[in-house]
Amino acid sequence: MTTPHINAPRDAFAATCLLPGDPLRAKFIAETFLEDVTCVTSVRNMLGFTGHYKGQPISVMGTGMGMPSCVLYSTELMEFYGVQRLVRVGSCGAVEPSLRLNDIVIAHAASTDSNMNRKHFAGMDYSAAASPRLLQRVLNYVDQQKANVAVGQIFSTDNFYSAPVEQLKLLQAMGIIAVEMEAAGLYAAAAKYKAQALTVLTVSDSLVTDEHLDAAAREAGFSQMIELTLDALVS
Ligand SMILES: O=P(O)(O)O[C@H]1O[C@H](CO)[C@@H](O)[C@H]1O
Ligand SMILES: O=c1cc[nH]c(=O)[nH]1
Repeated sequence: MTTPHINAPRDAFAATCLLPGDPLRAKFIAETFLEDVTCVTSVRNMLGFTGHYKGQPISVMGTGMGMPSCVLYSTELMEFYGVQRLVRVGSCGAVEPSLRLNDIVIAHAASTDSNMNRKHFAGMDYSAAASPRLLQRVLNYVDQQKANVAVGQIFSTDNFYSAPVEQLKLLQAMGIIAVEMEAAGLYAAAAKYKAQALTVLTVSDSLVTDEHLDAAAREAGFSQMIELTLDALVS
């Protein structure tokens, strides 16, 4: 069986799947961290892989950028491939002034300027939150390792280029620590399928200081976040 966007056999994915936005980050993760890896899908070059990490089956698949793309792939993974734990491993822009490039952020909840979740919730505002058990598992591991991780609310935007100074001040005033483009949609989609979802991010840009990592670093420079996430998932 295949779907319109995934050309993998039905049993091709593990129950746990990492979801980077960048399909080349998915390839990097598969080649760097997984053993016995197979590329299971490549429709539109949205690469997906399944292998093992420390003996446990794990998949990793790109989602593309933005909620429509991320929700499309995560829906097919849950509905047709039985994926039950979806962990976005993405990049983000720092809103919280104390965050530095390459810092790790875990999103316990995601506000959004997107209308997507309202469409699935009769026009009401859905509270897009990480799965408590998955969040707890990863935070327990983070605490155990004494890893330097910021946990907070993020903002999932439809518009990468929509950060005027007034909006930055508003986000800061509301306690939001970082901006990205998928988590709010992923959290709502996972809730619909009774799956678990979490978002772990690495700061690639600072909206405060105007510092930026380059594309190569965003593709293959997030090893600390990936390793921490994988270790937490198999712990
Ligand atoms: O690096 P990824 O995981 O794609 O995440 C972030 O980067 C993209 C924008 O450059 C958006 O998808 C945003 O959420
Ligand atoms: O959505 C994003 C992702 C990375 N950096 C940003 O500034 N925004």
